[in-house]
Amino acid sequence: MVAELNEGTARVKRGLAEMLRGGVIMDVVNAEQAKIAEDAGAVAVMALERVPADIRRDGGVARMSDPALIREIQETVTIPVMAKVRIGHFAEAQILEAMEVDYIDESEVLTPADESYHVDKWAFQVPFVCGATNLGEALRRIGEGAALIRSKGEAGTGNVVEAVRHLRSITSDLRAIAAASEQELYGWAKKLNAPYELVAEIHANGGHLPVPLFCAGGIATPADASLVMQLGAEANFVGSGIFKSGDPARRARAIVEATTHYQDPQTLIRVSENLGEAMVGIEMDALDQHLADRGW
Ligand SMILES: O=C(CO)[C@H](O)[C@H](O)COP(=O)(O)O
Repeated sequence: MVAELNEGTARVKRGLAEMLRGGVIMDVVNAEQAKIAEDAGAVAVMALERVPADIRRDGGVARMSDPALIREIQETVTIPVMAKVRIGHFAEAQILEAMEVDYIDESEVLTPADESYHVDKWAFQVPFVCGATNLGEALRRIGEGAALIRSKGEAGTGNVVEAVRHLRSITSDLRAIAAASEQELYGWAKKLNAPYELVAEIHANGGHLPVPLFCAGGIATPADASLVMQLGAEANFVGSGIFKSGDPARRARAIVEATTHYQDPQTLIRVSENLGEAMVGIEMDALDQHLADRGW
């Protein structure tokens, strides 16, 4: 009975994620930015107090946003509103569910609250998105009830290299599982430290993750958006790359168009022209802290 209920709820939650396919979800820190995102064609906004670049710069403990800020953003836009909780912080998630946010992001961008357990996402009606650096991590989150996976990348750097690494890792293992024999699936489950049933489901459905796979962390240009879509992402999360650039409204529109028409170089040329200053990025070697290492 519980399994049937979980299966029914999972279908509804994953359906919501599927509606965001092909789009851009933008981090916004106030109502004005939320409006810029909506006007630019974002499919959803992520309400948070500081974009990842500022969280990284300022340090300190990063927590769930002030409910008043989230409510103001909910009242400003008609597109879905997501908000973040700390890894394992189910009390923050209960607050966001009661506020009727459309999606909860259990995010490594915030300071983790629990070093052993992620949130039991089956306990919630609201769908969750979680980050992953590899397929094992993605399947562990799906096993806990996540309805959407985003590759983590390295948020707040304006550097797409980690997003590319994580996406390539996930998609190459998906392809290998599709090609594996049924016997080898047990070995894959062991290697990935992931539920066998999910590995078998990937094999049975030709190498697709059981939930949509989006990309996050470090996307700063229209070409970055196209690159990760061509590598298998089905939608993009973008924060710092837009609101730490010289002309956020224009760059937001360009990244939306680039995500939609990611295979059309003519569109990519047009939207990349005269975009103003891009966010100043950070090399991975210069980082004190890798946010993607949070979670397991
Ligand atoms: O969903 C997210 C993480 O929880 C962020 O939206 C995403 O990582 C943004 O990263 P960046 O600021 O580098 O664009």
